[in-house]
Amino acid sequence: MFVDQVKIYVKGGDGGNGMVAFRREKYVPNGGPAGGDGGNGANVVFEVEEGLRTLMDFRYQRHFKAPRGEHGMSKNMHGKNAKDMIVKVPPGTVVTDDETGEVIADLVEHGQQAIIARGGRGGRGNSRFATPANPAPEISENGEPGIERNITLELKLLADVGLVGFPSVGKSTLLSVVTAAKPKIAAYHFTTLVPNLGMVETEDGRSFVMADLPGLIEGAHEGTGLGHQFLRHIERTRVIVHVLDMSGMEGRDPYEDYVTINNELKEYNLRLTERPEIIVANKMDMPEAEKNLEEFKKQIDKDAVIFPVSALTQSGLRDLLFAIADKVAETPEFPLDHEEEDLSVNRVMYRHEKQAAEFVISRGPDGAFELTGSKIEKLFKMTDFTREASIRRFARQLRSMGVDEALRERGAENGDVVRLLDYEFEFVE
Ligand SMILES: Nc1nc2c(ncn2[C@@H]2O[C@H](COP(=O)(O)OP(=O)(O)OP(=O)(O)O)[C@@H](O)[C@H]2O)c(=O)[nH]1
Repeated sequence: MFVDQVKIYVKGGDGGNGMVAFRREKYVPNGGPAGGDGGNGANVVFEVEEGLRTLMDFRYQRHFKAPRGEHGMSKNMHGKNAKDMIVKVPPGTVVTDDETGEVIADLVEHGQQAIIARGGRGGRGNSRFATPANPAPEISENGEPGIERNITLELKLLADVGLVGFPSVGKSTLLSVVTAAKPKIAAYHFTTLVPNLGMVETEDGRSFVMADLPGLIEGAHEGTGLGHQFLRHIERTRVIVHVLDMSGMEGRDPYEDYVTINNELKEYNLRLTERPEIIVANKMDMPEAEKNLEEFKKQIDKDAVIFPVSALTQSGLRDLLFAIADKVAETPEFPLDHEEEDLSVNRVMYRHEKQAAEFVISRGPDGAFELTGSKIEKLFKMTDFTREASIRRFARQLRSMGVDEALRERGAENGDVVRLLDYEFEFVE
């Protein structure tokens, strides 16, 4: 199977920070707490867009950071939640977490969505920390950080466009020049893996997959030597591009060639002849080509769409590609014979975010105790270190998680340095 693959980075938006504020009303000297909560950060959401055929767009943008929630405000006004960031992906995109190797989503049908990186919730304002014992708390939380992850997108490529034609008419040459879109960013795992399949990108940014279907003429309909995968390519093909050699070299007649190949297609599978067809009159740079093309036009159906080109000098290709892209866009998919079977495995999977250790203690090169772990780091990021009360709350949280206990067991003593992200504090027994 030919696979288009790209690695990207996604990050959900951080929650907005909660606010510390108090009511200020006339004649009320000590108004109660009035700091609003922060809004939730946006999720990064992938959505299937059936018009997309490849992962080509991800070559240009590989970082997706969703916006953060609005901060809480005074007078108990909550910050607004940020709107989800919607990223369009082609049908058939499988998303894997690089760290765990786990499949996060398998996106198939148009409009289907999956949350790929959750936004953080908004931090609570001080109103929410009021208790009878502490009616005017100076505590608020910062927003929860959004989930960030490095992921791989994979798309199994099936050809939208199939090139047919006699040997030596220039199919491979044509394919190689139109798929010349060499990756502009080296890290993009561009997969023109096999010489007879490639992605084509038109100047106006549309893309489709084009395959040379060489085996067709050599008794393909008898099923000799063609793998199942290859047959799928043919059947999926939405547009047939019929390449003809207009040079008339080797005594061949373009019209005869055309009829022969069409008969082959019919014999292989009648459904193939239902596909829209574009005729490419190739090798127009050759001396006899113009004359042969005129002859050919007299013989063929008047409605036939013919594009005179030269794969060699690369003339006429731009218009040809636009025409193919239009046809691909306007032609519905042809269901595969074994579609049902394939669909049964194609469902979206939502997995729980992994439950990592709450905290881990290690020793730095200078002997300091270092705390790491997703839960403890999240608590840290949600603490407003400009306020004593918030810092004390953080210390209480660490104690209740058992961090103090664990540090003591690891031999921490009064005055030892404990480090957490970019923050250092002294251990106090
Ligand atoms: N003059 C001229 N020669 C061309 C053109 N396109 C292809 N050729 C030549 O025609 C020959 C056959 O081209 P290929 O691209 O290998 O043809 P093919 O249809 O892929 O042939 P198979 O691989 O046998 O199926 C090569 O020598 C090409 O250089 C063209 O536009 N003009």
